[in-house]
Amino acid sequence: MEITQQQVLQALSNVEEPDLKKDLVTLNMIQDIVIDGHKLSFSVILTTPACPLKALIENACRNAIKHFVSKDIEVSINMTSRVTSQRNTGVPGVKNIIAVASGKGGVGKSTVSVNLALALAKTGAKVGLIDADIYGPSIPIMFGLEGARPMASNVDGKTRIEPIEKYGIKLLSIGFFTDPNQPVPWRGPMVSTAVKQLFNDADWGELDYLVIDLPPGTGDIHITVTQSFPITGAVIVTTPQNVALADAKKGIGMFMMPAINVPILGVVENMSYFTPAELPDNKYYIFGKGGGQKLAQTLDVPFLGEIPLIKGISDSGDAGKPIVLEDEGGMSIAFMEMARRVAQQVSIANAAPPQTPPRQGGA
Ligand SMILES: Nc1ncnc2c1ncn2[C@@H]1O[C@H](COP(=O)(O)OP(=O)(O)OP(=O)(O)O)[C@@H](O)[C@H]1O
Repeated sequence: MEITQQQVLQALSNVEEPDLKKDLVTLNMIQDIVIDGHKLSFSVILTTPACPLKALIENACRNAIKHFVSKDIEVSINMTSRVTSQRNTGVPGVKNIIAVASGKGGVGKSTVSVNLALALAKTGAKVGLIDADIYGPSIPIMFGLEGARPMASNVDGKTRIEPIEKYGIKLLSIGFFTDPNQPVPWRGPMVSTAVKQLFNDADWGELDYLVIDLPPGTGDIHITVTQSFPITGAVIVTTPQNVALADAKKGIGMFMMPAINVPILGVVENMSYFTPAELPDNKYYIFGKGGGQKLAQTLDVPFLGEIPLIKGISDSGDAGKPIVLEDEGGMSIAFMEMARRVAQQVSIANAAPPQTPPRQGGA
């Protein structure tokens, strides 16, 4: 008996996207159905190439076809993606802005930002990175780009800064425009103008995710960025010590304030445990255990993962080649998993009804 497109869609309407809590057909995620005798092929359009549930969804589709259509059908599924976006980010071509923040300095916010951006790119997403840490821009060092100066180009009669491309992502740092040996006495309005220029005056092209490394704490730059650009969500980085957790709580509180109202994508606990290179399976919780997870639970926000304290993470950042560029295994696993969870939370935030009318971007 010849199978029909209708039967296939009917079968797949029994498969729920676990995060978005709706079936794949309602979500318009099934496309390109081709039926050729006993062969069936179709595409599943996920909301991110970094989807941690890719294998699970593919399996559920196969089972649904076998169960509801026929056991004997040969099924070929093309798992692909189109990153979703809910708001107009105010930056042309940019679908989602992810802010990375911390309550305290030195907890590894830049390390997390850089490895998050590179991990998302590794899954196939188009990614940009802005280093808005005006007081200690570290991204030029972490990418081996000290002394680099972005070029200017002319786009539609306007002068644009060309982000520097390295390791498959586009990046701009406030550090590209300052002399590292000259302390710059930034005043509030200067800071705001400089940071806005990194968004507005750059030719970012098409991006799925633009990751922003914010300065530690809560200050002018946070206000400027959150008021000027509708942020998809914020990732809060902490370490396990009580002092860091208390400051992370304040950081989360700032994003949740009604006037700011940026969704919290979750908490990342960095330096969670020490693992010596010669004993890779041993974990020593030297700063305490489970604090980040508890904080996430208390504030009812997702926990995005634990990143170990490993000398290689620090060495690779200093050497200008972040750890996530290493092989799939070993030390980059924790960052890859964290990035998948962040992408998952972005997709969930994009599927939720908007909390506030989109703010005007940019000017
Ligand atoms: N998981 C880790 N394992 C080992 N070293 C780490 C880890 N995370 C960060 N570091 C190191 O700790 C130092 C501070 O990290 P980083 O610059 O990312 O912190 P930060 O929170 O952005 O700091 P700041 O607030 O000063 O901008 C760096 O030398 C970095 O290499």
